[in-house]
Amino acid sequence: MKICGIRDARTGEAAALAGADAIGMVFAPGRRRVTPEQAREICQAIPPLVARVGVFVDTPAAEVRQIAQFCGLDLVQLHGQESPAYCRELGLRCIKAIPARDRQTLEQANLYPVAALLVDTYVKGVAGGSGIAFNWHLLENLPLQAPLILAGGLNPANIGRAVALVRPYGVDVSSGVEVNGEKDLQLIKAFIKRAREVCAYAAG
Ligand SMILES: O=C(O)c1ccccc1N[C@@H]1O[C@H](COP(=O)(O)O)[C@@H](O)[C@H]1O
Repeated sequence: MKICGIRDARTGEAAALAGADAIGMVFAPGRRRVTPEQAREICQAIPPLVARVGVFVDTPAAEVRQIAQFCGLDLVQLHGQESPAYCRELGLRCIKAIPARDRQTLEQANLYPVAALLVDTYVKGVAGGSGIAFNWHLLENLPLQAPLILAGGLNPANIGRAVALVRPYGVDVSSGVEVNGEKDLQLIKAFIKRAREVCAYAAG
């Protein structure tokens, strides 16, 4: 599971030690944005087996590559109108975010040559981090060719139902582990604990 929108090294390290598989840092404009220097500090504080993920929205490829190298990112998560060709030519491991707008949008996700597809809530004019969940039934019987990461309005209270219904490869959370706009370690721990419980149950 991935905890996104980390803005300082201490919180990144604490989330990783609490059991997060991946830590996300947002480079797109907005209240969670970090500078490359801040992200590099976070990346250096995270234990070696935890993935460092940079979140971008329609950023020129050369800039993404430069930031990824400077910070030591393992993956980039793309939340804009990036095309399959952009992902192919980037030369980095990509997670492409797909808005859960309708079935046709979701089916076209298979055109992307990526490490994983992340399905997030569609909110007009908002690239991500909305804190709003979508109707998970939209994903029923969806033949995706890359591992599915479920995102959008997840929190400790709904993660159990979400995982039980969708059975994703992974889950991603930002707003749902915040209090007053700041990451809250107790909520992060509660989210990870609940997600692990339901995954263990689902695995039989
Ligand atoms: O978190 C952000 O501020 C953000 C900004 C721009 C693009 C993506 C962003 N975050 C990603 O959005 C989803 C859903 O987040 P939430 O849990 O609903 O708040 C998640 O994948 C974040 O990584």
